[in-house]
Amino acid sequence: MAQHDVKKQMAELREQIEKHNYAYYVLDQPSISDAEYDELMRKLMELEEQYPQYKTPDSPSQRVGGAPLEAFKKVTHRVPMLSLSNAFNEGDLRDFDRRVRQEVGDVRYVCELKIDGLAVSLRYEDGYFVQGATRGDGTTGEDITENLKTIRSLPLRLQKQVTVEVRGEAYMPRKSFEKLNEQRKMNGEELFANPRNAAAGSLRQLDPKIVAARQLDVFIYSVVNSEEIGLVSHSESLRYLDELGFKTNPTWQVCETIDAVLAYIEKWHERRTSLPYDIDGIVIKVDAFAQQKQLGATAKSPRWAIAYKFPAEEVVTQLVDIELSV
Ligand SMILES: CC(C)(CNC(=O)c1ccc(Oc2ccccc2)cc1)c1ccc2c(N)nc(N)nc2n1
Repeated sequence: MAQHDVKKQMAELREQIEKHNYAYYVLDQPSISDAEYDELMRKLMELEEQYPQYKTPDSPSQRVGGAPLEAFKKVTHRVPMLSLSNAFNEGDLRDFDRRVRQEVGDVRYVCELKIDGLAVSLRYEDGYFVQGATRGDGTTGEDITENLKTIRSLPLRLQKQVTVEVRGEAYMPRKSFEKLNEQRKMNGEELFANPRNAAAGSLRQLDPKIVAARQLDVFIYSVVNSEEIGLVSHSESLRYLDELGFKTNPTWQVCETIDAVLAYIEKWHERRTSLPYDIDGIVIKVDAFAQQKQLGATAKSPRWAIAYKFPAEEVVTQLVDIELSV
């Protein structure tokens, strides 16, 4: 087959595979059978073997490429990864709302689930995934690019050729956590206490092949250089993330009043056990970037956002679980 046609055929295979990846891992709507998917992957990898000059960094074959690392490189975040201050009850939330309104007047909030995973920062250049890092101390994190590439819902190439830095939460779905602990129990290995620890432990693995087997996932929740891109609000940046092909959490909601925020919290506190992943609270953010700027940030956390933490589960139920499981 002529060289030109091979290059074209490989580009088409990459396109098709990533389209099916998106449908399966981002939209949760499989578009072909596993057998057909595997056949496309086999064909692409065969052609990449024969014509390595046509292999590209965004090829799905590169997701589990890397050899085990000796150690993780350090990464300095150009924009610090801040943490959220906490609210534990309705009074804390009303105090937050009162302070915000005193400073910026009428305000709209965006409420989001607080996924119980670990914060990651992802950099893309001209639409290509170039680097991923942990939060670390907020200024310096660890380069876990190779490990993040194994997360199927993380796009290796965006739908637009933009240079963007995004933040999100890597996590382990509860089903994957239960399966992993069953395997570890069979192998007489120490069990992970919860999905958050399992996700953190998995992303700290130096061998990407082990990470790939852990079935991690990620929700993206903010664009760091949003104003540079011309976005004016947090809700607009969430829609922009969807357009780029990221997996965002679809439960976010604009709330015009703190009572609407409290209703959202009540709703998701009740529904949390029906979610396929753990959440440890709700994040409330001022929507308009102009108002976020007015409120600013302390060295540690933004003054325009707060995390409402769900009360810890009654210990009694957990003890019963442990007694039953031994
Ligand atoms: C709001 C922010 C703290 C991210 N934002 C930032 O990290 C951040 C960082 C510098 C910013 O601006 C600065 C730029 C330069 C210097 C100082 C601040 C603004 C936001 C955050 C943290 C954790 C979250 C979580 N677990 N779940 C959801 N759903 N959202 C979350 N959002």
